[in-house]
Amino acid sequence: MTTLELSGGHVLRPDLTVERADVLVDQSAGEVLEVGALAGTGDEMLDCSGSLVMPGLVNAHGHGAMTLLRGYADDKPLEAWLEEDIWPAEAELEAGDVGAGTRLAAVEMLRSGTTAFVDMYFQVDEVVDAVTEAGLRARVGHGVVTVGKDDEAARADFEESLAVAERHDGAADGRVRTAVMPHAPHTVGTEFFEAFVPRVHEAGIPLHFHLNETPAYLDPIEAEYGERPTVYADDLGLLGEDSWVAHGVHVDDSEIELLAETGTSVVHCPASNMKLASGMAPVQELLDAGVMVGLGTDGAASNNDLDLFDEMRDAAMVGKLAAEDASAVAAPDVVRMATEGSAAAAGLPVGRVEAGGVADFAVVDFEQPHLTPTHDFVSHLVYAARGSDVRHTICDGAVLVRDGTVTTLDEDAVRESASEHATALVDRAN
Ligand SMILES: N[C@@H](CCSC[C@H]1O[C@@H](n2cnc3c(=O)[nH]cnc32)[C@H](O)[C@@H]1O)C(=O)O
Ligand SMILES: [Zn+2]
Repeated sequence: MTTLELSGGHVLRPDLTVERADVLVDQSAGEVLEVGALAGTGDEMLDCSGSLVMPGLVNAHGHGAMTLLRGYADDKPLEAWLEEDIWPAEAELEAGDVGAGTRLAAVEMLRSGTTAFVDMYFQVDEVVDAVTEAGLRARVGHGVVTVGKDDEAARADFEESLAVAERHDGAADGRVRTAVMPHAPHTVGTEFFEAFVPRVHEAGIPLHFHLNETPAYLDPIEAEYGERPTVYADDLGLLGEDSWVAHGVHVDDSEIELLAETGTSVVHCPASNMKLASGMAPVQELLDAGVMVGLGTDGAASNNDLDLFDEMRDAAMVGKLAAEDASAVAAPDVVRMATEGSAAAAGLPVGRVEAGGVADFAVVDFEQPHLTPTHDFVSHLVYAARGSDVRHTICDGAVLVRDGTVTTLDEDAVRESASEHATALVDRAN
C-alpha cells in the first residue's frame, strides 16, 4: 500500500463544517484512510497549507467535446442555436474530433477542481479513452435523437446507446460508468422509447435525458398526448431512482411532485439556461419538495466554460431571482448540489471527505486577495472563489493536478490539437 498525505490544510467535512486536518489516502484503493492530525505519516506528501481540501466537484450534465464549438455560435435561443449552427456542425464530427474535444474538456475540468463528470455525446469510445488517460471519473453515454431519422437509423441510434453502455461500464478500473441517454422526450419518438426502455431496465442501466429545458419541449407533447412531459416520461418508464434529468426549467407543481415521488434527480445548469434564455429553474421549490438536485455546466458552447465554481455562483444568484427571495438557494445548498447532489444524481460513490470514502478532492488555495478575510469557507466557495483558485486535484487517490499543472495530459498539446480539430470541423461544416 502506498499512501498520500494531504497535509497542513483545512478540510470541508460532510456536514459542511471546516476543520484544520490532514487527509491520509490509500492510493492503490483510492480510499481515504484517515482525516485528522497526521503530521507527516504519508509515503508521499502534498502540501495543502493555506488551502481547503474539499470533495472533488461533480459536473452532472454536459457534452465534453462541445469545447470544439465554444464561441462558434452565441446569442441565440436553444432551438435556433441547435438547428442552425450546432447540429449541422456536429453532423461533420469525426471520432478524432470527439477525442480531441473531450481531452480539452478534461484539462479544463481538472484545472478547476472537477473530478467526475457526466457526458452525453457521440463516439463514446473516444470519450472513454480520454477519461482513462486523464484519470478522471465519469458516467458516459451515447445521446439518442430520432427526429429526422428513418425507422432503421432511429433504431440503430438507440441500439448504439445500449451497446455503448454495456461495452464500457466499469472501464478505467471502474472509474467509468455508463447510462443510456435519450436526448429528450420530444426528440425521440414514442415507439422507440416503448421498444427500448424495457430493455434498458432489464439490463439495469440508468437513464439520463434533457427535461423541460424550454417551452418548445412542452408543446409537442402537450399537443399530442395532452399531458406534461414529466408525466409522459413517467408513463414510458423514464423516471426513477436510476434516472436523472438535465435542466427541469419549466416544471409545474405536479411535475415537481412526480420527480420527488419517483426519486428522479434534477441537474441544474444555470449558465446554459441564462445564456440561451431558456428560463429560471425553480431550484428552491425542487429542494423543498425533496428532489435531489445536482449541478452541471452543459456543453461549453452554451456556457461557455466548464468551471463549476462559476456554476455554483450562478446557481445561487439565479436561484434567488427565481424565488424572488435572497435567502433561497443558500451557499451550503449550492455546495451540496455540486458535490453530493451531483454524485447522487449520477450514481457515483463520491462527494464527501471522510474515512472510508472515495479519494476524490479539489484543493482550493485560500491565500488570495479575493478570498480574504475568511469568515466563512462555504460562502467563499460559492460567492468568491474561481476555478483558477484550485491548486491540486486528486481523483481515485491519484494527483491529477499538482500546483496548477495537469500531470496526466500534456496541456499545450491538448490545446493545440483541439484548436486544429475545431478549425477543420468548422471548415467542413461551412
Ligand atoms: N446521436 C445523437 C447525438 C445526441 S448527443 C447530445 C446532443 O445534445 C445537444 N445539446 C447540447 N446542449 C444542449 C442543450 O442545452 N439542450 C439540448 N441539447 C443540447 C448536443 O449538441 C448534442 O447534439 C444524434 O444523432 O444527433
Ligand atoms: Zn445538455
